[in-house]
Amino acid sequence: MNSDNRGGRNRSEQNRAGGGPAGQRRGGQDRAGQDRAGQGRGGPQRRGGAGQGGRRGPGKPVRDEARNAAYDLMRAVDERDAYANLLMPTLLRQRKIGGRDAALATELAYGTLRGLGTYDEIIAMCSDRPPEEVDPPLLDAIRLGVHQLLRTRIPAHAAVSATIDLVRLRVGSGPSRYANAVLRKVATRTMEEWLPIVAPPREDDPVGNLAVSYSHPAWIVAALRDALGGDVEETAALLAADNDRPRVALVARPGRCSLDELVAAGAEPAAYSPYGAYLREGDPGAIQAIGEARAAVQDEASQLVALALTRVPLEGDARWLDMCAGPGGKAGLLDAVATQRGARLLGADVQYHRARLAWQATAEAKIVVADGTEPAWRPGAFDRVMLDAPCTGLGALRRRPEARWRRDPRSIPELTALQRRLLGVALDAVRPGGVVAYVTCSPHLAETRAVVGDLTGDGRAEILDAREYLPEVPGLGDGPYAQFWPHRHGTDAMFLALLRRR
Ligand SMILES: C[S@@+](CC[C@H](N)C(=O)[O-])C[C@H]1O[C@@H](n2cnc3c(N)ncnc32)[C@H](O)[C@@H]1O
Repeated sequence: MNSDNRGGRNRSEQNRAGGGPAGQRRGGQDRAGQDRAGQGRGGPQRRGGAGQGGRRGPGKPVRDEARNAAYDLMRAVDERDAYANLLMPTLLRQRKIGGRDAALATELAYGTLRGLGTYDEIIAMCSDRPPEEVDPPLLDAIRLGVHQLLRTRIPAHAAVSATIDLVRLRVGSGPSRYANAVLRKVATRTMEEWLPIVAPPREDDPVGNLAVSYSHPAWIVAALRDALGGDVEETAALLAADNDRPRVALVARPGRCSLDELVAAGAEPAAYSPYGAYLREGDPGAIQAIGEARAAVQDEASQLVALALTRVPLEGDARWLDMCAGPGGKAGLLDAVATQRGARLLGADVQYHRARLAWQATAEAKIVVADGTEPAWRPGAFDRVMLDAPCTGLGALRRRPEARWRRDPRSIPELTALQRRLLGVALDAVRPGGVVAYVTCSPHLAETRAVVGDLTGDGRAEILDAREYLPEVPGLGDGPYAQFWPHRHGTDAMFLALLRRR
């Protein structure tokens, strides 16, 4: 791809397998036990009023646009693997839903998708059949109701009656009786009262407890806990951070946009990245510098791992490679820094449309569609190589509300094999004395330390202390790697290893 048209390039494209909610283990509670009758242990029944509000008369159900949109989004996620954060804006625009209704629809859909692991455990306690035996359209409507009851300030009677109307309109009046019965039982307790009932005690089963309490698949909880050195309380803080919507992080590409320009557009300077800023509100696409690809939306850790690669001192520094460049977040920043230094970036991605996005994100770089495992370049041709490897993405779960239920632990052997092959090629691509950054947006030990350990065991490369190149960032771990965390840094959980070729 050449650099014609680059400035004004069109930038508009910007199974619950593996222990998903239906498959998660509950903590030794008897589903058929006393809770079904609404007599379980727990505190006062502060939500008792919902029972009254939940009984709908025979009148016509009311169509609520926000709840219908939230419901349709959940069905699209379930039925056709839609990405919630991509589909929601389209859905709202098509239906001309704006303002508070749009905010409500988004909160209900995203909150329910995130929380449904916990909600299914509660539904199981309040139903005569397990969630996996409930018709998925009905189950999604009930989950939306549970979210409103237990995680929003919507009055219980309104949450129940709106859900029953939704079920009557979208599923049928027969199922609405079942939904009503379940929701009335759910409404008898607050979330704080439900959790000790549905989650196993943390002392007996820390992973099971955290999985239910923070609505994550158990295998992900175990992997994150291992990456945090077994610290259960810190794992809880991480899972809580995963349940928060991330702030919108921006990067001002150096030499093309100043931080002041982003601040003038309403952003606040970031804590660590010298080029980073956070947008508290508003549409980042409306910022002129972003429309012109001089700035971009980019996680702060993603900026910092790219900057760390540029900070390692080198003698002779002209040729840089980004082996997995699409959609171009890191390539956009590397290209800007390379241009300032008189170096030249080559970006590659195996997928055409992602290579095209990298091309749109850069101004001077050459971008090619190429499979990194079959290199289109000579060995030893580069001074700096970025390998931002394909991975499970366990460090970016907060970005997509449904992502945690889509990840599959069975993908790990295949991914780690690819990561090893790509890292081998990266080490071949860099000249002796040159440096490789191995990056994943996953902290999973099999994708991070294990891969680097295997590829450096033969002494081919020296592992640098990556933290030394990020002196402004505390809490990156014991080294020699740098590990970012959402709960510590407010960023994705990015992993960085810096390797100098011997
Ligand atoms: C984690 S993403 C890279 C993100 C990118 N560096 C950024 O900052 O925007 C991984 C990329 O690797 C690409 N990829 C996967 N297998 C590849 C291969 N064998 N060769 C080159 N690229 C590959 C994917 O298409 C994907 O775009």
